[in-house]
Amino acid sequence: MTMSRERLYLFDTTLRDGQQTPGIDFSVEDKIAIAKLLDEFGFDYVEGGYPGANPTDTAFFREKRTARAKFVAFGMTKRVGVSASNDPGLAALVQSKSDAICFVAKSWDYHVRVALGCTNDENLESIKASVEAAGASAKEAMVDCEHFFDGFKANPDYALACAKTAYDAGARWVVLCDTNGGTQPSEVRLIVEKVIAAGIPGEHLGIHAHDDTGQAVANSLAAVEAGVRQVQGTLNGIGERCGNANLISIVPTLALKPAFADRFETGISAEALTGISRLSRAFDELLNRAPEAQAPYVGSSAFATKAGIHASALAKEPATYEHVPPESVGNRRRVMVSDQGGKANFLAELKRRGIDVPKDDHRLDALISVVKEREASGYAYEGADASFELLARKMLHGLPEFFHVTSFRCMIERRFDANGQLKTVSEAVVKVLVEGEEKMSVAEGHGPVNALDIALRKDLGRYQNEIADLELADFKVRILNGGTEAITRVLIESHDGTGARWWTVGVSENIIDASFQALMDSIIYKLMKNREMAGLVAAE
Ligand SMILES: CC(=O)SCCNC(=O)CCNC(=O)[C@H](O)C(C)(C)COP(=O)(O)OP(=O)(O)OC[C@H]1O[C@@H](n2cnc3c(N)ncnc32)[C@H](O)[C@@H]1OP(=O)(O)O
Ligand SMILES: CC(=O)C(=O)O
Repeated sequence: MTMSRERLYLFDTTLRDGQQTPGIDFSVEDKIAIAKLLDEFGFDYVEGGYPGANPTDTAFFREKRTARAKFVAFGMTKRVGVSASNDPGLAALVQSKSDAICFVAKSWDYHVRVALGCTNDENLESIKASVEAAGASAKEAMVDCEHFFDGFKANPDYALACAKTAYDAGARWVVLCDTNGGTQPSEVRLIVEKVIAAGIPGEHLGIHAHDDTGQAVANSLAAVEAGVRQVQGTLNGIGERCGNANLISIVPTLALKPAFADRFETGISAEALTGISRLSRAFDELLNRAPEAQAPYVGSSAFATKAGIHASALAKEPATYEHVPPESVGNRRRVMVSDQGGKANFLAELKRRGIDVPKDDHRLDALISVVKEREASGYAYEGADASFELLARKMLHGLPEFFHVTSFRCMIERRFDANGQLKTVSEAVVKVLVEGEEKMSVAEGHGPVNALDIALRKDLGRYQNEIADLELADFKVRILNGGTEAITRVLIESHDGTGARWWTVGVSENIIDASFQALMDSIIYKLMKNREMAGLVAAE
C-alpha cells in the first residue's frame, strides 16, 4: 500500500537574500539567467528581489521572469503613519509583475521599539494592512517574520501575535525567520511546535534559516520535522553574512533520505534531481568562482576516495562507502590514486581510463611504488590525471616518444624599450629532436613560463598542426616546504578545441623546471589523446 505524501514547497531566495551576500552583485541579465535555471529546476517560488529598492530590481520586476514557479517580490510592510494605499514601497510591490509578495515584518518587540520606533500595535496594524493590500491586488501574500525565534524567546506572546496577525489577514505563508542565525535545531523544533499549537497550521508555515552557526540546513530540516511545509534557501547557500540554508543540500536530503522522502514530496522530480550537481556548478560559473570540492552531494569530492581500504570495498559494493548513489544527484564516484591508495584505487582508475592490467601483474606493483615515491617527493597525482595516465601507460604498456627535448634556456631581462619605457622581457630557447631532426625555437613571452611554452610549441615538426588548438587554462604553483630546501609543484590545466580539459604536474627545486615538465606532459597527453590512446575523463 502506498501512503500519500505531504507536499513540501521550496522557496528560492538566491536573487533576494543571495543578493545581500558580500561580494555578490547581480545585474538584470544575471538575474534573468539565474531565474531561468531556478524555474527550470522545479522550485515552487523564485524570489527575485526588492522592486523599488534599486534600479536593477525595479527593472527585473517589469516582466514576469518565471514560466512555472511563482515569481515573488520582496519588500517591507507599510510604514507606520501612512496608509497602505499611500505607501510608495508597497505600491512598487503591488505594481511589480510578480505573482506573490513576501513582506518582511518585525516580530521581535525589541526591534519594533529600536529599529522601527513605533508601538507594538502599530506594527501589527502595518502587517495586517500590508497583507490585505497584497490580497486586494490578487497576489499571493506571505510574511517573513524577521527575528521570529529570537523574538519568541524574548516575548512569545508578541512574536505569536505578529505571526497570527499575518495569518488572520490572509497570508498564504507565515515564514519563521532565524534572521541572526544563532538558533539551535532543538529550539527551532520546540518553537515551531508551539506556533502550530497556538493555531497556525503547519501547511501555512515556512522556515528561513541563516547559517551563522553552520546549522541552517539542520534548522530547516528540524522545522520540517516539527511541521512547517515551506522551506526557504539559496543556491550553494549564498546569503547575508554566513549565508542561508543551502537548497543544494536540502533538496537531495528531502528526496533521498527515507525520514523525509517517505513522508514528503516536492516539485522536484527524480530526473530533475540528477541535474542538481550541474545546477550548482552552473551557478558558481555565473558567479565566476570555483565550486567547493567538499560541498555535500554535488562537490567533486563528495563521492571521492583516496583511501585504499575504502577503494577496495567500493570496488566490491559501492554502498559500502556511499550514503546515496552519486548518479542520483548527477555526481560521480572518484577513486583517486595517491600515496593513500592501494591496488583497488589504481585498478579502478586505470579501468576508467581503459587501461587493463591484471591485479597480480608485477608492473602494477611497480607503478604503485613509483607513484608513492613521487608523491613523497612532491607530486600530487590526484589533481593531475593526465600526468598519472602518461606515467601509467609508459610503465604498463610503453608510450611512443613523440619528441625529445635536448635542452632549454630561459632569460629574463629588464630593459628600456624603443619608447624609453622600462620593460621586463622573458626569452626562451628550446631544442627538440623530432624524428631524428633537431629543431631550435626561440620565443618571447609575458613571463619565463609563457616564453618556454611558446618556444616549445613553435616547431614540433609533423606534430605541429595537431597541437594548434591546445591552450593553457590554469597554472597553479605551490611551494612545498619552506626555507632553502623548498621544492615547487606546478599544476597546469590545458584544454583544446574539443572541449576536453586535463591537468598535468611537474615538481622540481626550480619553478621553471617544474613548469616545463608539466608543459611537456600536457603536449604529450594531447598527442596521445589525438591518437585515441588517452581514456580522457578530465572534462568534468
Ligand atoms: C532580514 C532581511 O534580510 S530584510 C531585507 C534587508 N534588505 C535590504 O535592506 C535591501 C534593500 N533595502 C534598501 O534598498 C533600502 O533599505 C530601502 C530602499 C528598502 C529603504 O531605504 P531607506 O528608505 O533609505 O531606509 P533605510 O534603509 O535607511 O532604513 C530602513 C527603514 O525601513 C524601516 N523598516 C525596516 N523594516 C521595516 C518593516 N518590516 N516594516 C516597515 N518599515 C521597516 C526602518 O525602520 C527604517 O526606517 P527609517 O528610515 O524611518 O529609520
Ligand atoms: C527576511 C530575512 O531575510 C530574514 O529574516 O533573514
